[in-house]
Amino acid sequence: MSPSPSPIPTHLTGLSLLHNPTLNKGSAFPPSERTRFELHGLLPQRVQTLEQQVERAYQQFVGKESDIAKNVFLTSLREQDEVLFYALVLEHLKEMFSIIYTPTEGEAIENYSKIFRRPEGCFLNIEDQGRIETDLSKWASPDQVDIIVVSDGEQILGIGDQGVGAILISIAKLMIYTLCVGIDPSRTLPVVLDVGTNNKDHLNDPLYLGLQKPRESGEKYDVFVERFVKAAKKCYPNAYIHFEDFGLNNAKRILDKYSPQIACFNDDVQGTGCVTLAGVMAALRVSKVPMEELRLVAFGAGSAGTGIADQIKDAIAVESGKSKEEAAKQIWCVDKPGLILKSKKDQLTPAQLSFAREDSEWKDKDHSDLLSIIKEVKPHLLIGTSTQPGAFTREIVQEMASHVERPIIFPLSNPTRLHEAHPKDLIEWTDGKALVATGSPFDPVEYKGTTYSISECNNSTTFPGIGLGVILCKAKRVAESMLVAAIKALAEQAPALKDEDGAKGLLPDVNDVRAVSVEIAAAVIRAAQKEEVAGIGEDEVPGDDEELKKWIRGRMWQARYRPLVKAE
Ligand SMILES: NC(=O)C1=CN([C@@H]2O[C@H](COP(=O)(O)OP(=O)(O)OC[C@H]3O[C@@H](n4cnc5c(N)ncnc54)[C@H](O)[C@@H]3O)[C@@H](O)[C@H]2O)C=CC1
Ligand SMILES: CC(=O)C(=O)O
Ligand SMILES: [Mg+2]
Repeated sequence: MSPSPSPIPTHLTGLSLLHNPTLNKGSAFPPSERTRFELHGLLPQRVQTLEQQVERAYQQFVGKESDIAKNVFLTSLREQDEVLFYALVLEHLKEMFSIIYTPTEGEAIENYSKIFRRPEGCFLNIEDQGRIETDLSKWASPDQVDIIVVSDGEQILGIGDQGVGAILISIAKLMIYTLCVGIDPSRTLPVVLDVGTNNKDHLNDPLYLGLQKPRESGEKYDVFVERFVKAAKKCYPNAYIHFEDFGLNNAKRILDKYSPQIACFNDDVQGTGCVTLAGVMAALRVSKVPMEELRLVAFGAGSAGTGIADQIKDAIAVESGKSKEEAAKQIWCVDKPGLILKSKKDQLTPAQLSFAREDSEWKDKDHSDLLSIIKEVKPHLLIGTSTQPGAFTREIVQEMASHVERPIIFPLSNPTRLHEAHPKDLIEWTDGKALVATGSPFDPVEYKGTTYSISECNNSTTFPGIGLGVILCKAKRVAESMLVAAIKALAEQAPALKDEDGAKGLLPDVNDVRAVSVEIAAAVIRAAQKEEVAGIGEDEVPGDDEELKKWIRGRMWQARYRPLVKAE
């Protein structure tokens, strides 16, 4: 049995206690606490258990007619009673994941200013830079924040610039940290950097809640980000900073600037790269293609596409002993104007440039469209991070399948409506040969008597475990070797390892995410120790690997009510 939870001291009583989502227990306040905290008369008579509350909340949830109504219901539940919210979602994780995250959260973000009820999180705006430190410091005392998720809203999922609505992606990612690895929700801080928006709908909407002017860039933007990072480290020296959904011109640039200085992570670049490489490793085992021979076409060479290409390039280099430059030659990146070529270097980001091909290689060959490129390259692996629904047509997929035994195809764009191909089509067009994983959740596909599980290849499978490891060992920065360790730990958990055909899925199911994340966190801590970036001493962490996992599990927040005591 797990030990009894320690009590929480509080000064709050009566209505103020009921209105505090961290401490509120609603109908589950026991009689002794109803007396001690002056709650009689404010609650119906009957005392209920958390399980009964979960059952009632679930009935209310299923009664909502649309997914967005379910999302709004869950948000309001979280704002009333955090323990109940997390207990409910953990009980129905698979069903509710897509409601609190992609795709439904995308709809909530687009409509943020319309569905807004109360503010949540920290809003920093570029016109008020003098206030950053004061506004950030309001949230907690310096040792009480473990993690900050921050977004500037320029490239939210695949739905582009959402301005201030980005606060909801910061909140959603933090919820996933709590659900998947038990980060205490009261020790998290969601932040939006409001630098304006170029989204015309928001610029013209009288109800829009953010800075209603075109997005700032250039020096003023960089100074703002720098001030935010400095203030965050000053206010919360132990906080790990997770960057989310920054635009193509900023995501990698900001990561490269700050990752040598502080413990930070860009989810779209690194998280997506890690989970995709783990899925690819599983697919290669099934298809029996060695990593050193892999040919990849990455369609949509933005933050996620180049982040994935980078991870795969590094893996090819390690497996084959080639230099990274040589390994990059096995990757063809395609963006709006077609194949990325060196002659276009003035229009490329540094991340794209490292994959640009020599024009001479393609002198007499068509490189303007995906089909022609697939014909020429004959890739084993096709990845979509382009936000272009239906871009992987039957012709393209069958062309690919005509050259390789098991085409590996990952349409990763989110939310669901932007997927480059539907998994059912991919399986049918290739007569069951395609090995598929997707960015958003899809139902299994039935084809010729076989059920094909479609794994969700979403950074949510990796960032929580990586974050837990970083936080627990108080890492001073996130070294490349820590990410490699995370990828290996995840790849070890692939269902495909126990299934020659790959039909059971390439990545673990969301229901297994807590157990998988403990493995990832343990691997990250060991790598941080080796790299000498762990901020806690060797003697503070168990040396034995099984004991380490027990130690990690013991530090995960649980969704259960803790006794309340009067603060002195
Ligand atoms: N499954 C996962 O874990 C993740 C999925 N994503 C998804 O990947 C997509 C892209 O996200 P980011 O890389 O952050 O955005 P981004 O804006 O940095 O990249 C998108 C890229 O696609 C290119 N593109 C647009 N139209 C195209 C076309 N017709 N042909 C070829 N390329 C085209 C754009 O020019 C851009 O370079 C989004 O849908 C996002 O939700 C992103 C991060 C994680
Ligand atoms: C999953 C994620 O981070 C994205 O789609 O942007
Ligand atoms: Mg993202």
